[in-house]
Amino acid sequence: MAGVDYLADERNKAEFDVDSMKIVWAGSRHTFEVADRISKLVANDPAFRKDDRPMLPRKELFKNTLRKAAYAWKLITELRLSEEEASKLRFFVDEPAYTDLHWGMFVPALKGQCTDEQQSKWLPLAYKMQIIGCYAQTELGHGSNVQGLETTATFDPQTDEFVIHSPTLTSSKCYHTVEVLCTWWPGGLGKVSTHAVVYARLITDGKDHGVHGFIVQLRSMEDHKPLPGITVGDIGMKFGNGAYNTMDNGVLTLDHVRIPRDQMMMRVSQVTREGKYKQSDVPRQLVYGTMVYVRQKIVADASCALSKAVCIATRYSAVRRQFGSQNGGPETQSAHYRKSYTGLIQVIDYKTQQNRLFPLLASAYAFRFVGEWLKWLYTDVTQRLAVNDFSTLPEAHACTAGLKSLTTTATADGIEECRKLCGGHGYLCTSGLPELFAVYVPACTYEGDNIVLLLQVARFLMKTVSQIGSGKQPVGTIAYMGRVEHLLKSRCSVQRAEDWLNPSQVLEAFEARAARMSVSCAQNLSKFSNPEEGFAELSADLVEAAVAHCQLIVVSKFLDKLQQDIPGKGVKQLLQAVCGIYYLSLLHKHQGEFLATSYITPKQAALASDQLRALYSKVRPNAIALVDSFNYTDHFLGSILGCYDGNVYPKLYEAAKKDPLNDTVVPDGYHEYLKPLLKQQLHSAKL
Ligand SMILES: CCC/C=C/C(=O)SCCNC(=O)CCNC(=O)[C@H](O)C(C)(C)COP(=O)([O-])OP(=O)([O-])OC[C@H]1O[C@@H](n2cnc3c(N)ncnc32)[C@H](O)[C@@H]1OP(=O)([O-])[O-]
Ligand SMILES: Cc1cc2nc3c(=O)[nH]c(=O)nc-3n(C[C@H](O)[C@H](O)[C@H](O)COP(=O)(O)OP(=O)(O)OC[C@H]3O[C@@H](n4cnc5c(N)ncnc54)[C@H](O)[C@@H]3O)c2cc1C
Repeated sequence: MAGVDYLADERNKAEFDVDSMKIVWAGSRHTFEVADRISKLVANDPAFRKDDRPMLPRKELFKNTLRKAAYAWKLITELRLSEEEASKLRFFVDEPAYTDLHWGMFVPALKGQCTDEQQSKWLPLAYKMQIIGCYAQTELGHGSNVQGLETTATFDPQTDEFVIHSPTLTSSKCYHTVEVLCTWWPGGLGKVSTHAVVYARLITDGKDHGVHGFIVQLRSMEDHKPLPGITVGDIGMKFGNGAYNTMDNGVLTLDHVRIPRDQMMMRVSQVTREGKYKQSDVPRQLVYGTMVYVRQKIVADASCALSKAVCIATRYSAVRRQFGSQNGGPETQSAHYRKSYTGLIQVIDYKTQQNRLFPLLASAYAFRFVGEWLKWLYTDVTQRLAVNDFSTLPEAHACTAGLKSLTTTATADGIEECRKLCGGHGYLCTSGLPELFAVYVPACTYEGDNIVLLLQVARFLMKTVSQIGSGKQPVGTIAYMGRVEHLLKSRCSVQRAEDWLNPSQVLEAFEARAARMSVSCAQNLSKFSNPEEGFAELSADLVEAAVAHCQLIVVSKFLDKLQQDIPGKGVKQLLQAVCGIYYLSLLHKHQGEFLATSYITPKQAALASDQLRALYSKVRPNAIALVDSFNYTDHFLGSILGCYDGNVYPKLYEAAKKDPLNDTVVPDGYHEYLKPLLKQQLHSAKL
């Protein structure tokens, strides 16, 4: 039975059509309908309960994850769900599991790195989950430095096999006192996967050909025991209760494990029966193709995680009241704060709360749209690669690397800010925010450490700047470098706060800042006789230039989105305000760079802040409707503070009563540890 909606007043204030915004957020009516149906299917099935996760011991937690994944697979097959529906179902189950790596990395690696013949053997098995796979690249000593991996795959022409071997200390260039430098971290490896895509240095005839991918069977299909030569297990508890501990990140050593030659993934290069190494016409970097695919997906996922946190913090900020006059008594704060019927101020009406919350709300929308665009870019590059057009690969690499870094850093920081925006209650597990943070924060590290990835963007930028004037015209996201002379000279023409709503003015401001920062780095680099030394010395500045370039991409894709036909009453107007908050809050935060590069004046920076405050006021009455547009079920949000009806306090109280610590009034341990202590105090007090 539906109860009272404590946020109904807020919902009535909305100035736009929420149903239309839901479709804009989802990307299309079709995607919305699938997501809506599947999220409700999951939410209404008690088998997918997740509120007990922080309380479960690791073994129970993990077994529960196995149960859920098996049950999800049963539903997928019994209901004959399409690939799209199945992936939505896994998404809404919302529990990190080995299936993420199987579907998210193992299958894409098979698709991207295997020949057609290899795919026809392995993909059907993977699709039916008759084998379960993971992506085993990172080693104990090497994660970021993929070229430094030490596992070897040596071809044995006698038997037509590769011998896969984890290096021992004696053959290692690492100085640590471990016996073997094993594979370390892959999700799904520890306890579940039957197979892995293992990355190892290919050796033929004594020659090292660098890192390549190999399909290695890890466990017996009969009893799940590791095959001879394989030692495998879980790497242990990770940050946060529940959280990412549902995943079996693993350790693996391979002691001269033999695999048939045709289990080298041979799309990019091949080894013949005679042991001859052959490189295809495609660039070697395609060995890294799975990482490009996953980074692209991570950008889309960032908007999901951030929007969840923002939905919780926004709803709670409208429910929560602090200060103001109680029982109609004298006011304790100035009159411009909106008063509720109780006379208390909703914390969402504090400008400081808006200044922290609304840029995050805007970022969630911005990341959604840039994620959509990145998906298009990835599809485009994949189609080009299929016909041997490799021209856009460097840009695709720079965009996926840079946007992965930018969006995951902002999202991880944003989730933590949302926790603080919820005051003390944000610290409770029932707020959903601690777990969300703990699950999300490794995204800043996996699929490439965020700084390492920004340095890749910086390399791309420096290469672009060095080619200016060579006749090679920069295209795509870097096209603005083609107008660098103009961008270095031009000055911002803003005179009134509203001028900051002009898209071409805004775009030029972000382009000028990015171009000036890149050119300045390039000029400083040219002072070094050794470019690599210069790059290392200036890497902090280079990272800042890369961030400026990536922010420009996000801003420009949001502005592009607003050029499209967006149906629904008031939807486009609201999105314009949200977009304005996104770029003006960035401009405010990075004011120093805009001023130091002399594109804007301090007066124009102040006008930007005026406009930003005006946009906060525009968005405020629409804030709840803007987060309702994400269409998240209470199950998916997993937060009492963010529940749809805003009935927060009774739910908090009920949840506290159910905590296992409250099973008994007198706690376990009282008789052993409290009673004797209290007795002793009593005794000494009497003395
Ligand atoms: C659910 C969570 C699951 C998590 C899973 C994981 O974490 S899995 C584990 C995830 N692990 C990680 O993410 C590890 C992160 N580390 C890496 O990805 C690499 O080691 C690296 C990119 C940092 C360096 O690469 P490098 O050692 O080869 O050295 P280099 O810098 O000299 O580059 C040489 C050239 O290659 C180019 N190029 C590079 N990458 C790509 C690409 N993907 N595409 C296309 N091109 C690429 C680059 O631009 C340069 O081009 P240029 O200038 O010659 O025209
Ligand atoms: C939850 C989780 C899941 C994972 N899942 C998988 C998986 O499924 N499969 C897999 O193969 N791997 C996986 N990984 C491993 C992950 O990909 C690596 O941890 C990641 O690539 C970072 O590498 P690293 O650990 O070597 O960090 P390091 O490179 O050791 O980073 C340490 C510090 O050094 C800095 N640094 C490193 N190099 C440079 C440089 N050149 N310039 C400036 N600073 C630098 C970094 O910024 C960082 O601050 C996972 C990791 C985590 C945390």
